[in-house]
Amino acid sequence: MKLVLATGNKGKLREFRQMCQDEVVAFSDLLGAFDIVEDGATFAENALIKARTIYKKLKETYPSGNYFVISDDSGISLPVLDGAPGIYSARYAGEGANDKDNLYKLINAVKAKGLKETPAYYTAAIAIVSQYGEYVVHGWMHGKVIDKVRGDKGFGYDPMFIPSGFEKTLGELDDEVKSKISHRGKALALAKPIIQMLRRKDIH
Ligand SMILES: O=c1nc[nH]c2c1ncn2[C@H]1C[C@H](O)[C@@H](COP(=O)(O)OP(=O)(O)OP(=O)(O)O)O1
Ligand SMILES: [Mg+2]
Repeated sequence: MKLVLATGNKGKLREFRQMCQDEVVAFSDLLGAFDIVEDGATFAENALIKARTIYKKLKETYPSGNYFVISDDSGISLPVLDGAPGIYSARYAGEGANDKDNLYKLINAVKAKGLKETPAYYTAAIAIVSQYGEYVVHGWMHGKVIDKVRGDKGFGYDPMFIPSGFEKTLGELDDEVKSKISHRGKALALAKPIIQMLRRKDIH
């Protein structure tokens, strides 16, 4: 059974590949790249929208293929901004905004509050869609954001985010360290037994 990842985000793909023993295929390798409208009201809804869209397209394109689809919808929330950017993290600086645009918009929003740092947390919802059903799990990572960029590892808002218990930003920490503590790593730890269960069902 093929594990297909319903994401166009290279940083997520890199982290999933590092965290999964199984081979992970990017949906674009099977279907070509395209955008999915993420108009859900929650991380969970958006994760399901992405996984269902790719599952449906795969069924149409490869009717006899054996696969299940995993998606990730995630974002960063600042209590001082009433939870923004939250589910809008990818388009915080507008439709078509890139990681850098969003990062600097958030730095400016922190500065505009007269703050040098402020609590923040990441949320990830991982959805699994398969012939045996649909599942959603969540993970969180708490910490703080600072008013500047430090390091160039990770992706997205990582260069301004310092996880609780650390002095460095995720821009300065390796993927292996991030995966052990991250929202995505925690959600994937919950998804793994579901993936194993689906594989067992598939054999029997
Ligand atoms: O670990 C992370 N480290 C840094 N930034 C992160 C992380 N996790 C989510 N983020 C930010 C990036 C993006 O601004 C938004 C996710 O938006 P989200 O729609 O889930 O992903 P996306 O559009 O980049 O790829 P896709 O929807 O194809 O999976 O939150
Ligand atoms: Mg997206």
